[in-house]
Amino acid sequence: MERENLLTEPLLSVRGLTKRFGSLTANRSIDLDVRKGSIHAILGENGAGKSTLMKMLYGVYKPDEGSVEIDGRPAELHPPAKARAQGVGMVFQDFRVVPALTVLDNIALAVEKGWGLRRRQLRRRIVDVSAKYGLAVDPDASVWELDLGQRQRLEIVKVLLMPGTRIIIFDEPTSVLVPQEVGAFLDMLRRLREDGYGILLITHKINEVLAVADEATVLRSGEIVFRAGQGEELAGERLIAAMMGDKTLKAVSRTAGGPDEAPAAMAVRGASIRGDHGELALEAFDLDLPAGRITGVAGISGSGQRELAEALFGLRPLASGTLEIGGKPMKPGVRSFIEAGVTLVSEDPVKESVVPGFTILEHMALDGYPLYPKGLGVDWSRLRAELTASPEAAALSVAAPDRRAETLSGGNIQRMVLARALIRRPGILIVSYPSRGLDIGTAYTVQRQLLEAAAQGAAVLLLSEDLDELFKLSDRLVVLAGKRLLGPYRPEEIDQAGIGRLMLKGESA
Ligand SMILES: Nc1ncnc2c1ncn2[C@@H]1O[C@H](COP(=O)(O)OP(=O)(O)OP(=O)(O)O)[C@@H](O)[C@H]1O
Repeated sequence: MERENLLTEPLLSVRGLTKRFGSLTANRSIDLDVRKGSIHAILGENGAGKSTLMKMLYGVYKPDEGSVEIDGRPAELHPPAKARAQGVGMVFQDFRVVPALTVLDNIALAVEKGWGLRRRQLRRRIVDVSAKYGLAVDPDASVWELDLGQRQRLEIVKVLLMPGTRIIIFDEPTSVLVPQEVGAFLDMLRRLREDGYGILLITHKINEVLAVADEATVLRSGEIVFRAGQGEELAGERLIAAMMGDKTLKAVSRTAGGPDEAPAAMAVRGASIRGDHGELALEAFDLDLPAGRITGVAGISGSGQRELAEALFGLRPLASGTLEIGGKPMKPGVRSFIEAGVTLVSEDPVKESVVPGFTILEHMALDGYPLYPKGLGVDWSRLRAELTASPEAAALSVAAPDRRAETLSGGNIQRMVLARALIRRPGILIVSYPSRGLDIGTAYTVQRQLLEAAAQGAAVLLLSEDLDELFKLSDRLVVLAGKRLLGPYRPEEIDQAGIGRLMLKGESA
């Protein structure tokens, strides 16, 4: 069939979908079509309502109002088993897999019931689907061994092997991929489109939308504010403007950093760090974190970033070597590191930092060590006053102090955790992947705040997968590769390609 014809045929049509959480209307009267053989991008700032909409389409939430049609016939999608039975699949950000089992077993668990396939047949189908869409996964690998990209490919294969899948929802799929994997992922989406699948793609990355989407819908505060693709041309600036409403995107750039004459707030010498299974993650490296400077850390994910961040926060002992803060040797133990002025933003705030049932205010106090200890407890009124008056919390639009954190959107949790770190005015700030999951406007705000923290004297260690971000913010860059820490390099002296070569080879360029 011609693509033009395919584009006119809605597989899934929703009209007037509304979802409320108490007094908050997370989605108001949403109309949306997903056509056969097309990619429909959903954009919007953090908390705009994208995940809520997708969860209604996948049957997790039951809409309060509105109707759904599949192939022109009324459909009920709640609960997810019904959505799946009608051909809707979803690839979540947090993968729904059993780590102890193999790829084959995970897929068997999900699809066997529908097909009663024997393992040999199932294995063949996995191999076929993997080859067809470029989704390399080893059926016999245990899931715990897989990196995030491989887990995502497993999820996609699983969704494709569910009987009857025709509509696939991807929730910020590229946020777990390293830059080198993104191109292959977008090619895979194009192949799915050629085969007639209807794709819904949530993303914060405008360039991905421009690269693959046929249509785009922008949500703001739970309502559709802009549509492009059908008639209206897809243009990046127009999409950003629709997302941001009356706010404007201000460019971020550092004023070229001076030489490293600043004293090292933290100095690491001859250090080795072990990974979770006792293997060496990083070998015999030196690292200085000068006060008032941002030290960027580049590297393919899984090159020791998490182990490095944890060791510099006292969470993980050094296997050898020394670590000094302000000239004073440190022993492992988070408490003494926090007292010495170190703060960590971990790489997965949603998983690692949110305690169900706790409010934002309580999370502010829960940072390993209370911000304002009072006797054995916490000085809540001081903390509340501080949070309400905090310019960092205001700039990041952190939600109200009494809001329970688990009801926040993913990006809003990231904002809360970043604000908490910045409010402490740490002398040494270790921040992992700060822009992950943030909308463009907020990502820029966070970047500006990191520059501001450095301008006020903080020694910042910035771990990021985004080379643009690293080059934009860092005064000096180090690279993790082959268990080694290379550098520092000045961003003026090396370009992105040079850093990329170091990341891949672990050898001097
Ligand atoms: N279970 C819930 N209970 C209460 N409020 C919720 C719940 N889930 C979402 N919300 C609220 O609904 C609004 C929309 O959230 P949603 O997760 O859909 O946003 P999003 O556009 O996906 O954001 P992000 O880009 O940060 O992931 C937010 O204000 C959020 O706090």
